[in-house]
Amino acid sequence: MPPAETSADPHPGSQRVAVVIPAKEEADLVATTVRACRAIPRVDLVVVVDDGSTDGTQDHARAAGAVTVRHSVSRGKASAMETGASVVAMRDYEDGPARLLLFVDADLGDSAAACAELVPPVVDGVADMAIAVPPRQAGAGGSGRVVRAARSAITSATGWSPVAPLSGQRCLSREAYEAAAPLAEGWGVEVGLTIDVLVAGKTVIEVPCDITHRVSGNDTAGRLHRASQYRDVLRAVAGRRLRRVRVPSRVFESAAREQAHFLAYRAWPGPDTPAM
Ligand SMILES: O=c1ccn([C@@H]2O[C@H](COP(=O)(O)OP(=O)(O)O[C@H]3O[C@H](CO)[C@@H](O)[C@H](O)[C@H]3O)[C@@H](O)[C@H]2O)c(=O)[nH]1
Ligand SMILES: O=C(O)[C@H](O)COP(=O)(O)O
Repeated sequence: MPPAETSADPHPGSQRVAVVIPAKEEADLVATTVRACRAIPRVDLVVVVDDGSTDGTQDHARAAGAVTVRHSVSRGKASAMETGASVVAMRDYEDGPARLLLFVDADLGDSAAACAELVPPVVDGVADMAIAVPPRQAGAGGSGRVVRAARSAITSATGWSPVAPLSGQRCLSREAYEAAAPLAEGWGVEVGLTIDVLVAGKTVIEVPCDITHRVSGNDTAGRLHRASQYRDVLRAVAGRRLRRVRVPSRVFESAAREQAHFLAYRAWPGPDTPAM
């Protein structure tokens, strides 16, 4: 584990951002991704969590200037995100605001620079969590089944109908992150995060970002990958249904009616607000 940061904030009052990159077998792209993230305004810390890779991902990330930690065996994307968020908390300044968390996948390469667009909405208080909507990716082999299942689960629990419900590139405040911790497991993490943050009364927004990432095709590996995504999304949703983690539909009715793509969405003021 890297040593804790000194507690004195050298630039008091400025909101800083930590990038967290979960990475499994990403030796080819992780260094480029790290360099692109380091150039994002307000970023002063990039943490790569090597999730049990065997290809030297951690070494490439460290050589590119990231703080790195490693799971000795893979624990899945959500667990890598949690590890990264803990490392950031240990390095936040005692006398300053907690850093915003910017989660970025390791396979974005240079295009990770476009995730800079996710920071201003959170810094300016427009949203507690900003989510990237990528352009259509060439070669993607899915039929939209996982995306539709994820979207409809979010809509049913919160009224919101996101364009890119599985998108992993997200900037959020520490408070919004805590509202969703512990995160839903594996590939259910994005759906769980979106539902939990909205149920906590927070605001989300989608932002178009010109990013590219490796897509899974229509071969066996791609189909198996999508089957795992589907399974994890259903698990995240089932867990929340069991615990009744949702916004009552009569309460989100008007927010849902007035929503529009790329505008901020808040389902309700939160469960502790009187008269809810
Ligand atoms: O066990 C794992 C598997 C993946 N990763 C990392 O997680 C990120 C996303 O994985 P990837 O294989 O690129 O997934 P995609 O199929 O491209 O995932 C899409 O859908 C996922 C949800 O199902 C989101 O998390 C992604 O952001 C979104 O790009 C990458 O940095 C991986 O290295 C891990 O850390 N551990
Ligand atoms: O990562 C993704 O976006 C999914 O693999 C998409 O799968 P789908 O096309 O079946 O929704």
